[in-house]
Amino acid sequence: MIRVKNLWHVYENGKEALRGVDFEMGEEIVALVGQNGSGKTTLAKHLNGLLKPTRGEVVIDGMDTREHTVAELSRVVGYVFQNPEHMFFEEDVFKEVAFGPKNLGLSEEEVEERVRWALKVVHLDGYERRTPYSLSGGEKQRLAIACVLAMKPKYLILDEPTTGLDARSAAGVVETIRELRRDGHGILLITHDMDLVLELAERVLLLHEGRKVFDGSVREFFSLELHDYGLEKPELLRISERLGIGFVRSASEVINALAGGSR
Ligand SMILES: Nc1ncnc2c1ncn2[C@@H]1O[C@H](COP(=O)(O)OP(=O)(O)OP(=O)(O)O)[C@@H](O)[C@H]1O
Repeated sequence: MIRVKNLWHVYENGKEALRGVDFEMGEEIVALVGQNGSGKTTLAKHLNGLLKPTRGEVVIDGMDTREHTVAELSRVVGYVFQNPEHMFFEEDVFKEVAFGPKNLGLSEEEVEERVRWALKVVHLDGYERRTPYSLSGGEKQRLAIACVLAMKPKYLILDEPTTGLDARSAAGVVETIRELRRDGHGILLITHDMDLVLELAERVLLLHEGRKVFDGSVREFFSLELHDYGLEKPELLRISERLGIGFVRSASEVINALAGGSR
């Protein structure tokens, strides 16, 4: 479990980016949402120890982040940053994914096994000898996930994993996230994309000015006055409300509801 208790984070300039946040998550997909500057990145950086609490505590599977290094915590919580191309520095995809496991001191066979496995999970097997820079946006995003996965972390933080991707690439990333969830990972999805929240999340955590203002189901979340938090309801929900069929999570549910209604 990830347990965050009364977490405060005050930056050196005095900015109170987090103000008493309580939050827990396990093996589930939690969307972390809120307008720009609400504290999402600050909270996420606490989960693998990149930041340490000013006040309160963060405990990851029993490890207090103040007592563990980023390297130790990264084995449990993997962080896939936004714009992953800035992360790549090796000459080919294989070496890029091998970098983390090698640093764990694993044998060559085990490193190779992890690289092959991670590339397969994100459907990049066959890309081993390509240079990371030659990949498309969606492939780069999946490569970034593979690099983190190869460390076999229990939890993954994904920062805007589908932003800037075309529909097909985004669908590939969404499918990868679903597979990871089925394999027992907990996933924290930082996003401004309300369609993605509707499609993929199991729970939503909403931050506003450094405070948690909502933590609950996707359905309840979308019944909030989202404009107050600089967010918008997905088009699909607006359409379904107009049609009087209530809460749906996909276009096919709309079709099913309409087909059922006309019988
Ligand atoms: N290193 C820093 N020093 C001072 N203030 C910071 C620092 N990093 C972030 N902040 C401030 O802390 C607040 C929260 O920032 P944070 O990046 O966590 O928000 P966010 O919700 O991730 O925003 P976005 O959606 O724009 O990525 C903002 O007001 C930001 O300006």
